Amino acid sequence: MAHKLAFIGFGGVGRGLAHIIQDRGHSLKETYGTDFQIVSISDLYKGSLHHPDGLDIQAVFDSLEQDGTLYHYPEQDGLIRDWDSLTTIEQSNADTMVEITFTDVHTGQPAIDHCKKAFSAGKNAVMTNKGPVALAYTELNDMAAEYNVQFKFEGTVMSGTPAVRMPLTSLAGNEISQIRGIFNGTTNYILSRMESGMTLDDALKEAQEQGYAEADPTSDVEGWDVLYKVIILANVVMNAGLSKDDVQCEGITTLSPEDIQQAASEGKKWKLIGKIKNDQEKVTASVLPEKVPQDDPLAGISGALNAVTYECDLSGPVTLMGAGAGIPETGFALLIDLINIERNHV
Ligand SMILES: NC(=O)C1=CN([C@@H]2O[C@H](COP(=O)(O)OP(=O)(O)OC[C@H]3O[C@@H](n4cnc5c(N)ncnc54)[C@H](OP(=O)(O)O)[C@@H]3O)[C@@H](O)[C@H]2O)C=CC1
Ligand SMILES: N[C@@H](CC=O)C(=O)O
Repeated sequence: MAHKLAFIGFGGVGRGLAHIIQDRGHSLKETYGTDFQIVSISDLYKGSLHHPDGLDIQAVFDSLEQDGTLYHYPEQDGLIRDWDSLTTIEQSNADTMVEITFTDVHTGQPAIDHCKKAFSAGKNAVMTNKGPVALAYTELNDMAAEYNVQFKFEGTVMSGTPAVRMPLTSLAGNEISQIRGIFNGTTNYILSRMESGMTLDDALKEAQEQGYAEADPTSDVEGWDVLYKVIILANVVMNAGLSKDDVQCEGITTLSPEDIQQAASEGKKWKLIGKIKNDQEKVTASVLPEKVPQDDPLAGISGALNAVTYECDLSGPVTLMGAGAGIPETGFALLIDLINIERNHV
């Protein structure tokens, strides 16, 4: 039976997942027995579509090609247009809501309400939107359990690189005393480009063109995106119960081209580092630019790559490196959550 999906938001990441389902649907079915079908798309500007038997993904892309909206999708029996997000979540026959609207760094809304609506309607929720997980993890996790549905969010930290699932599964049984890493593709890309003499603004434009940046890139450059990711890791992996105000946060806007060149002349690199420490008594966290020496493993992480080291008592330190942002990479993060729902895995 098809696993039906409702997309809430249809920007870069949503289109990335739609392309994967279109291109790989057949092989996913053959290899894993999973048959993902998009029945609903609801987007603020582009409009909304719902068909209980599934939307034609190519016709969706053809419509977007015409003028960036879904209004040119062909009429057919049973097609419903213009449901808003909450109506879509409630009325759609989807099994799973895919929450891929903007991350709101102040309230996490309306995505938190989208999750609550999905759970109370008996639907799973998968997302790359960091707001609900950073600001309402415990409440939403409890609610998902109460309604016997799944709540998955691998792509909220390091896009398609398994920074959340790996410590929960492959590193289970260790005591993790520290998590330290580079968690934002946009700022790491900017810092790398500034090392070659580019200005912050020009480098940010390039990062936006690649689809790495947040809709409001202030979140990236002021460190708020990393703040959210640090809270997610602290609360999901270390069960720390941290909130925004518990974390010292500074971005990269205070770094001048001279600072970058000065660090280079000392054989060092500026990196925006997220750090979580568990000293048994309490968990503390910070997001700060650090001038790291060449022999720090994080010094070699360039462009939109990210990396994280988990300090584990039994296995020793384990470092994971991979994409921190990007459209196919983040689309993949949603896919692996969906595959794990089908397999009934974490
Ligand atoms: N891009 C990346 O590399 C990564 C992104 N993320 C996260 O994934 C999410 C999606 O990212 P991305 O696709 O790049 O972002 P985009 O800005 O490209 O897309 C977001 C989409 O959500 C739509 N939207 C916003 N609010 C609503 C709403 N209330 N109801 C319906 N639709 C809404 C927007 O509508 P419109 O613009 O049409 O008005 C837009 O199409 C974000 O939360 C981001 O933080 C996480 C990891 C990596
Ligand atoms: N804007 C973010 C996207 C992924 O979370 C980044 O650049 O890392």
